[in-house]
Amino acid sequence: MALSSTRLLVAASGTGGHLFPAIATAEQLSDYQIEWLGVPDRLETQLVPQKYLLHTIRVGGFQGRLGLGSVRLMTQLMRAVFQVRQILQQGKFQGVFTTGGYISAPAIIAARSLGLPTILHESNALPGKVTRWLSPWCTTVALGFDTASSLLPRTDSICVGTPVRSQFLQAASDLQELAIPQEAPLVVVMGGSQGAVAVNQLVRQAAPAWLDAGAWLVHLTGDNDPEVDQLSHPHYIHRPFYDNMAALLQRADFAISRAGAGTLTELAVTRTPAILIPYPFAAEDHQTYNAAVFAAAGAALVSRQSDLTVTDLRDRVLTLLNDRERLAQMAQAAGDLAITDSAERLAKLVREVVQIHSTKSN
Ligand SMILES: CC(=O)N[C@H]1[C@@H](OP(=O)(O)OP(=O)(O)OC[C@H]2O[C@@H](n3ccc(=O)[nH]c3=O)[C@H](O)[C@@H]2O)O[C@H](CO)[C@@H](O)[C@@H]1O
Repeated sequence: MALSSTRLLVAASGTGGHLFPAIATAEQLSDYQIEWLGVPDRLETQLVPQKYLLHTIRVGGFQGRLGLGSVRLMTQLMRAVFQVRQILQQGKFQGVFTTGGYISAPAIIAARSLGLPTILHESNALPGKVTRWLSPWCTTVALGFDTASSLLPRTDSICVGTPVRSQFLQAASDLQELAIPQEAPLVVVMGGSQGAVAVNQLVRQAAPAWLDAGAWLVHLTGDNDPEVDQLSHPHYIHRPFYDNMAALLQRADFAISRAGAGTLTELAVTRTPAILIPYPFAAEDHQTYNAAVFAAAGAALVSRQSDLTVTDLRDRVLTLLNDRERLAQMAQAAGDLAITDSAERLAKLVREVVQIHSTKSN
């Protein structure tokens, strides 16, 4: 495809949940000249530089209380806005696309101050603080979950779903490297892009009963778990992180997972039923709101971490492993939540907004 002269700054940083949807959207804009805005020490420094020029700035988040810390953050934010303005002006960018989180605050403010259009994508059912505060300053707000629109009353928003990596939209590649027998039931345990130590501990205690019943377990532990080697069984595979998630989730009979928006979108696209354990310390408990959408649709069972005992988890999984009909219904319900062309829809929105703005300003 011929390269257009349109220059877009993508502001996405931190976790897989913010980066993967932004990368999937950027891939749909392959004719655009895209550069990236992130912070120096997060996942974007591993994922982005192979494809896009990465600009980094320092920016943090408000935890709600006013005090010396927030004065420091305000100063940092003002410095960050100044830096982003410079990047936008020097790079002659025509618009900003952001997936929320801390990095989006200076990006939205700087773009607005220069009269540039901003497209914000919010993947969570409970929009984050930056989205709630700054969405009226964006040209368009795109949502992963329709339910979020009622929480953004001053904003024109449109639900487009959340983009998934292109691997999820291709025919499943095989999982031969994991050597799981074809007929064996497979449970995948995942804790978001960083892993979930508390879930890992519960799972390691409950898992022997599932493994002895013939199930296989792929456990994505994250790289902060000091006890990863405590469980060993011929059917038990653990990895700190796994790349081929599309094939793994397509093969899985069900997943035990946190309830980040990225993971939930992938579970829907791969029609994977789940037991969801929302991360209890997520900002404003937003994972509970995400999980509630899946529970209401019949696609997942939800347990609060504080209420979930090893025995509950063990029995819940054993029951599901023996109830193929229930799993099939849940898989269908998960699939009904999927918006598979989300990246295309979002990229189209970006094009429309940038185009309208360029026409107006010419
Ligand atoms: C702890 C926290 O606050 N997490 C938030 C963070 O996402 P966070 O990155 O923690 O979680 P998400 O579920 O959104 O995304 C995880 C991503 O990592 C991928 N993955 C995971 C493990 C692995 O081994 N390999 C792999 O590729 C998953 O397939 C998924 O694409 O931002 C999301 C979007 O705002 C929020 O909904 C989450 O609540």
